[in-house]
Amino acid sequence: MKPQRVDLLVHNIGLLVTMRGKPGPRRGRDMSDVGAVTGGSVAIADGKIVAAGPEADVWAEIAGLAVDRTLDAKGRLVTPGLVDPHTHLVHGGSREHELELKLKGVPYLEILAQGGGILSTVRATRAASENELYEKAWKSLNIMMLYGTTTVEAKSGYGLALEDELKQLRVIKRLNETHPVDLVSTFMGAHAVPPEYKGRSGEYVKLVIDEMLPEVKRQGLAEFCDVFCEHGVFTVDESREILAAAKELGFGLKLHADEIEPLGGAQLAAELGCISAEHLLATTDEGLKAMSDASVIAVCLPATSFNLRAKSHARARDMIELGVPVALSTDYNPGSSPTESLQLVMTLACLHLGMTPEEVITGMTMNAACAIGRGDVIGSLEPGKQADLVLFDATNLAYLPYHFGINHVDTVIKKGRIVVADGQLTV
Ligand SMILES: N=CN[C@@H](CCC(=O)O)C(=O)O
Ligand SMILES: [Zn+2]
Repeated sequence: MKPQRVDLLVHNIGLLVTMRGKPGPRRGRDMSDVGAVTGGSVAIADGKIVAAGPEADVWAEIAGLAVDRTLDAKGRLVTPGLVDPHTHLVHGGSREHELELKLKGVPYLEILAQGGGILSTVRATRAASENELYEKAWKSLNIMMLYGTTTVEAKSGYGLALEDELKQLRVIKRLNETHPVDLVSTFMGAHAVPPEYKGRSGEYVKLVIDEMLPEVKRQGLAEFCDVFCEHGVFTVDESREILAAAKELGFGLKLHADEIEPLGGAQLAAELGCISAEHLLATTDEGLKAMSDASVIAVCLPATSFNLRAKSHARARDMIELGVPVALSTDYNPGSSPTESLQLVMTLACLHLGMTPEEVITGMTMNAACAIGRGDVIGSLEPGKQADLVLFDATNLAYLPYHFGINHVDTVIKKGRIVVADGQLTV
């Protein structure tokens, strides 16, 4: 139904990246088609897009409607709000004390095996109160929003005991209810084997399946279930068991797959019909083909491979060539990727993954939205979609990854409301 008035008209946009096109994740050459319009406008009413496109077309579309407020974009670049589809947002503490070990060359999985890494954050998260976790994550969400992110997926997985997992998930729910950024919640009780189950991973898997998953479902605290399938963490068989149980309960599925060892996580994600598989640094050609055939979205995390000083990075070019839809994310967490900035990820995706600026923006908007089941609501600027958009102090897409390490955001609009103006929070 056509609205009676326009709440906000953003005009004088230098380059408008609409991402309009076929619904669903973009693959292959389609990842380069960002629906760019020079000299555009966006009309917004009731938090949704009324029209987005060339200025004259938008004016024609809203002819006769009263316009409450206008915003002069002053020739800036406008894109859909950025979507971060893989984060470990809610956690206690930080891990800068592990930097020295890392510099000495101690591998990530070795630090974990010694009781550090993820397990160090488990101790800090268990010790933190719900309010402490909420306040810490709130600050990170503010940073994300200042950097142009308007929707974030957030995982549990630093509790590794029913009550502590529920505590993290309740924080995610409360943040979603109170912060302007939208959150999508994932249960990741199988992120590591907790110390009290050391050497008894089978029993812990049973606990996840018999107690945690049903209770998380009963309380409606998560939409997706994720597992860290990795050498020394959860095997392919254990991951299959957990995800099959989650599927049975109606969770959407995700998998941390082939991050360090090529265990066959990508094939498992394809077999189970996961919406996405994450990391994929070590995935084989067979794994990528299986993902392509099963339309599993690859969520690449170049800030993680950068920060872990990985010798190689996810093969985004091969993925695109093989028709795997690629999304990009910060993987924000206190260990392998302590950054909230998707703009840093833009630079790393270009330089380390060989993606073009157009593929990168597709990976952080439409494909990222699809990776968290929100492709019909966000990810593009098309009539009827949520009015989440970012005005960058830039005139073209390539400028963002090119001029790296700083924040280019001028304005962020979330559900039609200006939440960042002149690079500052307004809420
Ligand atoms: N690799 C597994 N899990 C996280 C890291 C968690 C951590 O180190 O605290 C990741 O996706 O990178
Ligand atoms: Zn992760």
